[in-house]
Amino acid sequence: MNLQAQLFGPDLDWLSHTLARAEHVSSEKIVVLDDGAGLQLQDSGLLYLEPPADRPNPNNESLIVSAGVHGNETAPIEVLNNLLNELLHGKWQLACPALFILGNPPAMDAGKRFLDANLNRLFGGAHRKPEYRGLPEADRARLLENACKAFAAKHSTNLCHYDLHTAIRPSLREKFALYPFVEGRDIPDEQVDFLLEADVETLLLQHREGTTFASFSSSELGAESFTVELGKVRPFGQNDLSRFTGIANALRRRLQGEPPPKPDRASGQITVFEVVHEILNTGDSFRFHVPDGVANFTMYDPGTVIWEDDTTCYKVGDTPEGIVFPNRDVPVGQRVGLMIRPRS
Ligand SMILES: O=C(O)CCC(=O)N[C@@H](CCC(=O)O)C(=O)O
Ligand SMILES: [Zn+2]
Repeated sequence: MNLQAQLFGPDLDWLSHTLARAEHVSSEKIVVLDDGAGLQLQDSGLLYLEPPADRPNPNNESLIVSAGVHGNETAPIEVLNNLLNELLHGKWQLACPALFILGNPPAMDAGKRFLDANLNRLFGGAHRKPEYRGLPEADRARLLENACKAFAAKHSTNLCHYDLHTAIRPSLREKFALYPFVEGRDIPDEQVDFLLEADVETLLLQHREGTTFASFSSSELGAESFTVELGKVRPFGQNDLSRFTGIANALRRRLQGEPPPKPDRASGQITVFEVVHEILNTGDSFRFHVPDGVANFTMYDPGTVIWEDDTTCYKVGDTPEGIVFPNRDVPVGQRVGLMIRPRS
């Protein structure tokens, strides 16, 4: 039986297996590739990869790569699945330990952002809140946290986490990364070089800790973590994967332990924004004045009213501010958008 069949069953690859068996599966079985690398399907959409013990890890690092935390953001899922297929077919060899994650298999199967609760708001222990008790997404957040903790306990040196997404709205800056807020932490130049290598030319610095997957791995595991937005949400089969070769090539290079290429753009060439305000749905009287369909990074002049309710009116401050992730269709208490400005 070939390796793919040993891991996923006849005629299935990781993605088709995850879609077909979106419910819990787990296995202690480690499938060993011809070159000695080991793969363990720890749960549906959760794959642990370990190089042979005697192979050098030249970049001395461990990688968590996740996609499908939002089930309808399909292009990064296809990118990750294709990287795995290449590995299984011997196209390259693994040099560093890695955890590959397809975040929300039932939502992927349904073609939806989420089923009961937004998985990317349930990390950092938020899944324990009473309102989420018993929801599959809360269980999934706990399971993914535990898997990442176990991975980090075993492979703590230079742990990095790239959580790959695509955006609902068009974007004036197609690819951008969000850097979770951790007190006193600044982004290392080599991470900026990696983002540029992946064709990600815009960086957005969060202003406070959140409950996203990247925020969890950054705060609790000490990882260098990013949410990476790579384009626009499209259903399976409708992605132009030629627009995602930057991230695919950059990740493959890291997984193989190859040295970083000589950067053709210096770290200083990334455009950096900072979050100045997080817009939350405050309830019945909340009114959001950004029209549906406005592109990410659309800028507003000082004084423009962005949202208001019966007690608050948020206006753009003294310098222009932009909107990222405008989405009025979220539950009370959740994020309707981020107001951003160029880093001062
Ligand atoms: O396009 C949108 O409105 C959402 C795209 C998306 O899923 N973005 C992430 C960003 C996470 C972060 O703030 O780091 C999300 O909303 O979960
Ligand atoms: Zn997303």
